[in-house]
Amino acid sequence: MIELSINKELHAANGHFDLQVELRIEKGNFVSIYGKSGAGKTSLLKVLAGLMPPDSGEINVKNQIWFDAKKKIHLEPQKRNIGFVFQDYALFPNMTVKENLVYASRYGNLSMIEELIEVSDLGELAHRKPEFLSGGQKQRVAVARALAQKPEILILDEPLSALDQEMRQELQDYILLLHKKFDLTTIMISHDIGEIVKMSDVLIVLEKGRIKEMGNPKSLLFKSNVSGKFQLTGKVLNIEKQDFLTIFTVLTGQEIVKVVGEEADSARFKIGDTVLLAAMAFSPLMYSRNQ
Ligand SMILES: Nc1ncnc2c1ncn2[C@@H]1O[C@H](COP(=O)(O)OP(=O)(O)OP(=O)(O)O)[C@@H](O)[C@H]1O
Repeated sequence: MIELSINKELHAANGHFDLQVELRIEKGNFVSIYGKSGAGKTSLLKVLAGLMPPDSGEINVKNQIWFDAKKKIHLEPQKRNIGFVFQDYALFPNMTVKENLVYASRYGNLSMIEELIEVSDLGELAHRKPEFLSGGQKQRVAVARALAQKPEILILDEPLSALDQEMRQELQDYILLLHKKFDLTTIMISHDIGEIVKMSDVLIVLEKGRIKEMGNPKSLLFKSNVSGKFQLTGKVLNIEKQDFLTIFTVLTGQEIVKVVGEEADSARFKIGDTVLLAAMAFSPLMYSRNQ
């Protein structure tokens, strides 16, 4: 269990504001953090990881004090048992995949490295250097590397945002697999509502440094007004003009949907574009697959 109650003054371009957060995260939960750019999401992860000391407050993890401003306790990041993955991979370019993992484990835990290589399906890539990997493969290595020291907490700062939709889905499944297999408590920043609903047990909505909402992702996203809309990302596969309408065929995840637009919309999009489908209300019809 993570218990955090902190205050940290942040310096934004247009003035100062406080990151003022109080939260409890149960062991084993998958938590997503959602919020506008500059809301303080990365800062919150850095505070938990020990990379940004708060001005006041306390952080307790499994009844161990990680931070206590009054008692002047600040556990070093290396002692916090956290694995990190950031958006920009940050693999060591001069080392192979396996060497990256071994180095991260501080030359210990070699059986864990073998297990990670197997679970992550990195066997064939183990002796390649990062420059010979695709974006998705690099990010798989980055997640495996974060786990090389057997952390109990995994922190992911928008790990999938640079990937295309198909790779993104694959990596989501991979992260979920590792989350369960290694009994992790995972905290991930994401801007993708579909991803949040698919992956998380708990959603935290951060606004100007404060928790606006925290709870079940589906209830928060679909009953309240987090984004004001239901949103899906997809890729345009086909554009067809019919009378005064344009019919777009869009791939969203594994599904193909048809979207009706106006005649003029045909000029605004082209095949291959990544698009956001949004609706002010979400009330789908549901059918059994057997009917
Ligand atoms: N060490 C620091 N001390 C004070 N302020 C900081 C520090 N690091 C970042 N900030 C400021 O804190 C604010 C929040 O930044 P943060 O990166 O946490 O936001 P974010 O919600 O993760 O945004 P994004 O989605 O764009 O990554 C920014 O205005 C930033 O300039």
